[in-house]
This record gives sequence, C-alpha cells and structure tokens, in this order.
Amino acid sequence: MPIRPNPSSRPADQAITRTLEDLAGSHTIERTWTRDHTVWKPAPTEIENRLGWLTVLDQMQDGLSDLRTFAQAAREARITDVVLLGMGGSSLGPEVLRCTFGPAKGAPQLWVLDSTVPGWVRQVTKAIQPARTLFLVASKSGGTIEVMSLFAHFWNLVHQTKGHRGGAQFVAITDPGTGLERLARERGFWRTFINQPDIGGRYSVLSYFGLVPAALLGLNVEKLLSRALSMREACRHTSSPQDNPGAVLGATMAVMARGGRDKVTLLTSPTLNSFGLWVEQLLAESTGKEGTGLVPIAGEALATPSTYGTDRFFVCLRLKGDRNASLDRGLAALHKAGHPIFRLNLNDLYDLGAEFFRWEFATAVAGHVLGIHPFDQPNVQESKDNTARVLKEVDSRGRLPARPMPPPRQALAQLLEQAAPHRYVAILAYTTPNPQIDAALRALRKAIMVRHRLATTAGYGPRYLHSTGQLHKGGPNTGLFLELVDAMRPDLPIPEQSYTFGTLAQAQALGDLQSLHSHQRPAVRISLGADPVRTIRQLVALLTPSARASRKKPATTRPTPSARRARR
Ligand SMILES: O=P(O)(O)OC[C@H]1O[C@H](O)[C@H](O)[C@@H](O)[C@@H]1O
Repeated sequence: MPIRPNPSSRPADQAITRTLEDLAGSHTIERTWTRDHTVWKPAPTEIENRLGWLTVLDQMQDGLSDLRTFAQAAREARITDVVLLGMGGSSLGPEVLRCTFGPAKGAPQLWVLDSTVPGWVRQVTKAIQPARTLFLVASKSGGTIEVMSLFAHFWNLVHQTKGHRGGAQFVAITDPGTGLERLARERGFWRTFINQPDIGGRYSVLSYFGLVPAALLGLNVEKLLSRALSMREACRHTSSPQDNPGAVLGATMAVMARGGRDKVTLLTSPTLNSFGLWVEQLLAESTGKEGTGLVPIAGEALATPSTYGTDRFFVCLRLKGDRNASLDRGLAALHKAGHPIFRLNLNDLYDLGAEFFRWEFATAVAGHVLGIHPFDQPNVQESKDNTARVLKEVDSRGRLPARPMPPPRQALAQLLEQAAPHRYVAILAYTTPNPQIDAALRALRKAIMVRHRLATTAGYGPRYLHSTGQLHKGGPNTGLFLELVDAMRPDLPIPEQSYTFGTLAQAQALGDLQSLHSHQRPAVRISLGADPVRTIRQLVALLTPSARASRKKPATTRPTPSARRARR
C-alpha cells in the first residue's frame, strides 16, 4: 500500500482496501471507461459530455506533426514572446509547464496572464515587444470576461505598434461554435485550434489547451503524451483496482477525507512546486460541493510535524535528481510522527504527463467515492453574477459601492478568533505578484500555521475564482477567508468598456466576498493600501509575538462559540 503502515493509519489502510474492493465489485472502473454517468449521478447532465479527457490523447497524437509545424512556424516568424490569455483550466496547466520546463533553447518566452489586476496586466505589457509577440487567446466557452478584456487590451496595443501583423499575431484555442471562434475568423487570427468540446477546463491540460503552449515552449510533446498514454493504460486496470494507479490515489484521498483528513497537502521537489496550481483547480473545483470535498493545500512551507493537525493527508511528488534533501528530511519526520503520506516518484520532468492523467482519473474516482458530481461547478457562477451586479452599479452610480473596511488588525483578529481544528485559512490576494509579495504571503501562511495550527492556502485573485473558488463556497464550511485587495493604482482602461481593469478586479473581489457571506463563510477584506508588501508584513507581525512577549505569555486564541461549533 502507498500509505505507510503504522498504528495511526492501519484502520485507514483497511478502509482503502475495502473501498478498492467496492470499486471492483461495482465495476466502477469499467463503467468509467464506458462513460456510464451513473458512476456519479443518476442524470447524465454535464457528465456524458465531460468525459473526453479519457480519449483525447489519441486525437492529440494524430495532431502531433501539425503542432510541430505550428511551433516551427512561430520560431521562423521570429516570435520572441507568447502571451497566453486564459483563466482556470485554460491557463493553469500551461503555467505549470512554463514554470517546470521553461522555454527550450531558441523557443519564445511564455507569459501566462490570468488576472485583471492592472499592475499585473501592465507588468506583462511592459515586458514584451508587441510586434514580435504571439497572443494565445484560450477559452473553452469563448466568452470569459477576463479573457475578453485582456484580448481587447492587447489587440489595441498591437494595432498601435509599428510593424505589427494585426490578426496574424493572434491564435485562438476554443470549443467549436463559440464567440471566440467567430471573433478569430472576423479579425483574421493566424490560427484557431478547435478543441474537443466534451472536456471540462480543469481536465483539458492534455488537449490543445495544454499542448499548444507546450509546443510553443519547445517541449517534446510526443514524449509528454507517451508518458500520459502509459498512465492511461495503467488506469484501465479493472479487475484489481489496487493495481490501478489513478483508482488507488482517488480512493485513498476520498477515504482520508471521509475520516477527517480532507486537507490534501502537496509536498514536492522544488522543480515541481508549480504543479500545485493545477491540482488545486482539479481537486477543489471537482470535489468541493454539496458541503464536502478535498481541500488542496499547495505551496505551504514544510514545517515540523507538530505544526500539522490531524486533518492532513500528505501527497509527495518527488523528482529524481532534484534538490530533495530538505523534502526528504521533512518527510522522514512526518513519517516518524505517524502522518499518512502517499508517495509519487517522477524519474524526469516528462513524467508530468503521466501525473496529469493519474490525477484526473483519481479525481473522477474520488468524486464517485464521495458521492459528488466531479464535472460541474455549481457555485462558480454566483461570484460572476455578483461581479456583474457590482459593475452595473458602477455604471449607474459612477463609482464602486462603498463598503466599510475595518482596520487590518481588527479584521484579522475578527477572522482568526474563529480558528479551530479542521478549519483552513484561504488568503485571496488581489494584487500583482512579485518575489517580495510571494515571500510576504508565504510568511503570512507560515505565521498562521504556526500560531493556529491551521492549514492555509493562498491564491491570487481573480485567478482563484476559477480554481479553488468553487470549494470555498460549495465545499465544507471550514474555510476562513482573508481577502487582500490592492489599491489598483495606476489603473488601466479596458478598450470599449465603461469600466477599467482596476474596477473589474475590485468588483470581482467584492462579488466574491458577497458570495462567501451569502454562504455563511467567515470572510474579511483588508485593503493592501499603497504598499502591499508592507501591509502583509504588518499582518505577519501581528501574528508573531516578539520574543520577550512570548516568554511571558503563550500565544493562544480562545475559540469563540462559533469556532467551537466548527470543531468536529
Ligand atoms: O476556458 P473558459 O471557458 O474561459 O473557462 C475558464 C474557467 O471558467 C470557470 O471559472 C470555470 O469554473 C473553470 O472551470 C474554467 O476553467
């Protein structure tokens, strides 16, 4: 078994074995492969037309030479940069490939832009030479507000640049018959990749949505696919699901969650750090509904075993030959302390292809075991509707609705007084990432984790809305939400819109806050002011008692009645 047998995990091992036996008895794996929707729900809605990821690899294999020719043509056109405009399933897989592999020699640099925060948009705008950049407009639905706003911005920019090649600098990836497909035709895009429509965004990394950027990065797409294909074959094992790597991971995650260990905590070799961005969307959006779900914890600092509560299930992705010393030490300590660990070993970076498929299959299996629908996202729309309402208000009143924001100290205290075992803190940062912000957010997570022994997540807004946002509202009511909102200065107009990028980002933050409150989720909003790094560091300081103070009084927080209720 992948879980180390020790006194604390033995009952869990038995439950996993029983679950795998049940999967065999109910023919769940065979029925998954024959696309039987009753594996998940009695009605076929958003199931029978969402299982294309099981077979898309074959179509992609047939398209390999086309992808190669396309990437070669981009090189010959002396493209220096590729900017991908997409959200959620259309951006996170490419972001993982970008961070993990980087561009091959002679290949253009890839920028993945999945934000409306003006500073972030400006950062990418400044970094590229518009006349020598290719824009990948990636959207399954072809109408996502962020993507269309970014498209309008870069379309304008390109057309204001000397030597531009207009529509020839744009490529679309979308489903058949979308508004984006039409737009691409009307504006004379270089190329449109029409994706198989029966694949949901978060299961699309091994389709055109992931493989077009992979080809442009100069990756060996054939090798990536062949690893995915091997894993797919392994995931066909039906008679003994214990030999099916996807089923084992899925059943284990679900059993662990049912037993209270619902924080799937990803620990990786340093090179694989970004993998969590993709897994977060897959697990959270697929399973975070009907008041249950897996809570993915990625990018958290590895800490001493006593810092973790009994709600953790660790999954380790270890890359052979990477700088693994600290990971190995941390794992050994966790193992000794009796924490359950599931280990996955990658021989080289291309094994990522296999992992993508394994996790997709595992998520579908976990969905079955948890009894939820792993292919819809019922609560994502609410925040979009709220954002639209806020924007309408801006249109009629000429400004964003005023909302009192308590001082940071008060807001943080108000949120964290509800800390209790099994809860988690989600930091939702509407700002522009840079190494200082990343470091400050990491420090904030660590401070919360050490002081309150809680799992933490951190996501940039509006990116997280298309990733963990579903879980926040539809999953277990155990999250404490800390929205950190940038001043959005200087702002940036969106061509042909009455609102700016800054207003859109603010409206998204406000819209999501309203959704969280309407689901009775504890959520506070803190303004990051003119100096976001400083503000975040101040929050860290509030949680980190000075050495002298901590000698006098141990840092404890008396749980409030609502926190006590949240305890299981
Ligand atoms: O690819 P698109 O249609 O633009 O969708 C982008 C994202 O939108 C929504 O938020 C969905 O919840 C995500 O699953 C999806 O990946």
